[in-house]
Amino acid sequence: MPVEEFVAGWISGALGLVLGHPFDTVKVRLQTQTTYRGIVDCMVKIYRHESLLGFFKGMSFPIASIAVVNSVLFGVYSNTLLVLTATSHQERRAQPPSYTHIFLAGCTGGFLQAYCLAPFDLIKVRLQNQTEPMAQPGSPQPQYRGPVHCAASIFREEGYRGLFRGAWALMLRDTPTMGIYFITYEGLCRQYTPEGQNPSSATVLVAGGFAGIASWVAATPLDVIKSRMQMDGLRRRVYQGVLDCMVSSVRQEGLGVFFRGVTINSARAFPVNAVTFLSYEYLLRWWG
Ligand SMILES: C[N+](C)(C)CCCC[C@H](N)C(=O)O
Repeated sequence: MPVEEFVAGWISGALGLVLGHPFDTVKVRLQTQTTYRGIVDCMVKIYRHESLLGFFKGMSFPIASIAVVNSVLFGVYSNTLLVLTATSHQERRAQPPSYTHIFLAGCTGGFLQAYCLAPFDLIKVRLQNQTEPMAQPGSPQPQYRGPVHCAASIFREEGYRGLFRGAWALMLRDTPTMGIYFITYEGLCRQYTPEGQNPSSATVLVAGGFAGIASWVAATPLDVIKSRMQMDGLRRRVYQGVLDCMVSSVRQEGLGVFFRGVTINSARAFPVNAVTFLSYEYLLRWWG
């Protein structure tokens, strides 16, 4: 099994993640805190009170897990295409796979990476939702002291299955939308590249960026549900399952609830996925 795709997926995911983390911090704060008036207000306040470093809070754990998550996504995607079309990465420019095959390979990659992502994503969301100020003598301690403590507490209180809370919603979110991700990327690359040639860097950047936006717009409704399922059970269980969570969220907040954070998510998705695809393509060409 070609391993280059796994390694390229890992490195490119890490580069994209560092670039996108400031946007992620703004997204999470807007979704969970009511003190900010909007995106710009939030950015200005973080910069004033916490300096540039404030935008990079909580990045270490995602960095550690992206190695597994993104290498599974890109590795499974590419190797599924190899099984479906019997072409390797190098041969695919000359013999482009059909969009059906690209979609199926994307869905397979999305499904399997969601399984690896679930516990890391749960911990990230739980930590991001802690609004207590950083430890000051005498102030109340946050429930979780850090990623390891968070994982250990969930495991102690709810067992192995507790670490997979919200995993179903995550799988439902990522399986079809990773198909959309790769179809958009390939479609745009083909549109702007003469037959048989490699896409230019500008094409890869733009196609990657729009692939990120298209898949995140489609993923946002289930992203909201996923985050709610992950926060459920912290004190007592509110939702019986994914469907129940959807129904009661819409009943209480209207259909608009499905598009919470879509603007900042899209603003984040463009640079993150432009860089992810550019480095992925270049690493593979370089090793090719
Ligand atoms: C499928 N879904 C839309 C959820 C994600 C697609 C892009 C994944 C990328 N690592 C990022 O963080 O943007």
